[in-house]
Amino acid sequence: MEEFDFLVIGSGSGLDVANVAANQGQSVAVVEKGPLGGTCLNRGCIPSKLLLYHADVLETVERAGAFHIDARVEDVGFADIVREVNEEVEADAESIRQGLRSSSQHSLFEGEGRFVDDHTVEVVDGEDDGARLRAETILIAAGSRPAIPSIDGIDEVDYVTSTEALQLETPPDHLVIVGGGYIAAELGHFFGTFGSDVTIIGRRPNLLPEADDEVAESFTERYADRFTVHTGHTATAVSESSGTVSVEAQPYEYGDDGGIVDDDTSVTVTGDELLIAAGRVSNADTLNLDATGVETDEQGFVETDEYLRTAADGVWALGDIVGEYLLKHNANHEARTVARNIFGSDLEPIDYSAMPFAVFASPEVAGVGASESDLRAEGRDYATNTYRYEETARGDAMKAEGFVKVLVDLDGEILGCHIVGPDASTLVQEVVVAMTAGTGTVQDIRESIHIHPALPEVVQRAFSGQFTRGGHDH
Ligand SMILES: Cc1cc2nc3c(=O)[nH]c(=O)nc-3n(C[C@H](O)[C@H](O)[C@H](O)COP(=O)(O)OP(=O)(O)OC[C@H]3O[C@@H](n4cnc5c(N)ncnc54)[C@H](O)[C@@H]3O)c2cc1C
Repeated sequence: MEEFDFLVIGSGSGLDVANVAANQGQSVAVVEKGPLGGTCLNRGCIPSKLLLYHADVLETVERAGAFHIDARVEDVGFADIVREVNEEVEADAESIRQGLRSSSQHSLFEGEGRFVDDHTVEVVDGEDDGARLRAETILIAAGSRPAIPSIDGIDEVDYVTSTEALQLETPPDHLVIVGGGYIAAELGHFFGTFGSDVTIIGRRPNLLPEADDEVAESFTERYADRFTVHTGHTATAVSESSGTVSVEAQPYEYGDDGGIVDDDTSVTVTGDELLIAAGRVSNADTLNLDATGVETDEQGFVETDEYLRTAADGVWALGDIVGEYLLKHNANHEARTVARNIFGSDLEPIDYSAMPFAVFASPEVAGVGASESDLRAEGRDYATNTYRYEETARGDAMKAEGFVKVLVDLDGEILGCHIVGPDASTLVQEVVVAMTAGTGTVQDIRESIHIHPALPEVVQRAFSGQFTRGGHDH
């Protein structure tokens, strides 16, 4: 048995807390069963956004004609793009591994960590198989993995999840995607830009369930101009014969009383590659939590209090495995809170009030705070205003399409902001800052000087115009 002050299971954002422990002079054990750096680095944000930027470049060339510039794409080195991205990611993971192996403060244990009791973890199935580790403070940061829905025939067909999709060396001729969230939308955009026919099947009325309805609807309409979109459908059966995969999808009514609708609008889609991107499940089931006092909810996510303590004394949790927001910036935010709470003098509750998200597809989407349907469901009084990119000088220069939608309460407090259009992920950031560090009211944005004629003017104008109570149609 080896004794440590601090032990973390999972080397994604959990590593940030491990580094704080090490800086405080604690002995630190890191248990990791996969490549170092977690999902974001190895099979999530980083490779996906590196790949997607190539799609942005290609799209820019293809749009050049709209600016009277005759540009043609002569050749695309798709395999080179994928190889370069994956090599970069592998090198980064290996550099983290070497850093931990050579650190005097950290001890890296490679293999799957499983609890023996609240403060003991054994390592199995890896280089350090058989190690038994004990620590007073343990952090569970073991993340999530792709969910595989129970579709008839799914075990008999070849399919990829986002993990393998990021490594495909040629774009499929016809990619069929089951799932309508941001990972599905981004990967569809990536392969579609490089020439794949894309069909996407999503249960909800629109793609991007995380977005405000109006934004999601606009995104879905524009996505449908490029690809085949079957929203309001659920995949019920898959089969494969001689390299062709076939997906049957039934109409689906989303909501509490929802389910498969028995009418004649079912569809059958065939393609040469099937991507399952239908959400993520917690990795808590790999940890033998039954041996501990740690509790999970009915979906398998680890339960914590507002300080991110689990029900077992001295055991903390963060990131995807907690299931609050399955986003890297959330895991990083939770890591800062956990580090303060473990190593600081006072306990600080986690603050999720201004959690942004972004979808790096075309068009780009981003948002923060409540959506209009959230506010309606809460029965809250609110006012809304929208401003279009095309109505600003920079948006006009860019021949941009899209809008910024703002939701405020009747005293002008910012409740939400939702954007569809170029650079949405950058534009939303000033609203996050206003909600977090400013007064959190429309004045923060309206009265800050915005560079003219730069794109953030579209945000400022959305906050400056005449607000309409309770919403209106566009
Ligand atoms: C395709 C894709 C694109 C994404 N894009 C974005 C994006 O653009 N922006 C964004 O904010 N988020 C994005 N995400 C989400 C983001 O990757 C995750 O929210 C983030 O990585 C979660 O961090 P974490 O530290 O909680 O878990 P992880 O990074 O998943 O780390 C958990 C680690 O624990 C290890 N592990 C699991 N079980 C055990 C065990 N029993 N023993 C030992 N080790 C174990 C895993 O191998 C993993 O390395 C994306 C995800 C995917 C899949």
